[in-house]
Amino acid sequence: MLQLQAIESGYGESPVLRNVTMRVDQAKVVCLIGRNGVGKTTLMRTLTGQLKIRHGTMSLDEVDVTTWDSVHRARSGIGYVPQGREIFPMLTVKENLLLGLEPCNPQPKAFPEDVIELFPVLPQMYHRQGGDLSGGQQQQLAFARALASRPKLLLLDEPTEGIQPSIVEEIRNVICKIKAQGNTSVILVEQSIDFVRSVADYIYVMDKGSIVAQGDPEHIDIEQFEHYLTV
Ligand SMILES: Nc1ncnc2c1ncn2[C@@H]1O[C@H](COP(=O)(O)OP(=O)(O)OP(=O)(O)O)[C@@H](O)[C@H]1O
Repeated sequence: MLQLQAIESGYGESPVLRNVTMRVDQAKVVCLIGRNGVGKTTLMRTLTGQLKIRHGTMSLDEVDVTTWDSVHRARSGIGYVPQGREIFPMLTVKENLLLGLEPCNPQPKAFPEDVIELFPVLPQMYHRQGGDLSGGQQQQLAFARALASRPKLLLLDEPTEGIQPSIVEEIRNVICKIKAQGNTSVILVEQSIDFVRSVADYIYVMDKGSIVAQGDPEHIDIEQFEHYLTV
């Protein structure tokens, strides 16, 4: 459903991503791993349209979206949970959630029940300010907000970073449920090899802005992959 062909992008003059070619199939979970600073978040920002694709092509469901801006990418079905979550701290949980409906056309009047059921902790907190939630609760809020528009492709940038184990487990369960529903593909940036192994259908390893290894979790040499995660 997603095809990237020889992508280059970056900030200012200097390219960060070089010759990135990737594929994500329908309803699959693809994990992107690599040590800090290799370009994983830059790839997420390039997929959302926040950064321009300087060379190469990107297609979503066979449609060439290479030159589309972030608004059109979101409307075309790309959802994003950024690293750091980007919850609006002064808005309530409910207001934060409703912002997730922005890409929908027409706009639904209420937040989708089936999405909120995936995160039972949130309805109890509807009237609290986003900034008052714990890191784990904010992560669940950001996740639910991104699912509100029913994305075809969901980008998760290190959703388990700094999160307590019980909430990591909930996040894992939600990813598995999304996968089982069969409507949404996921690109997951993740540092924990154990987490990756438990959810991934396919793994890409990034180093210095390029894809340096790839494979499905059953057949890869995990030690070789771990080598790319050690500093
Ligand atoms: N806003 C920016 N302006 C200029 N350079 C940036 C910017 N954001 C990131 N970079 C640089 O781009 C390179 C890739 O950074 P990126 O955040 O994509 O890596 P990452 O693999 O996601 O790392 P991490 O796991 O630490 O988030 C780094 O050299 C970083 O310093």
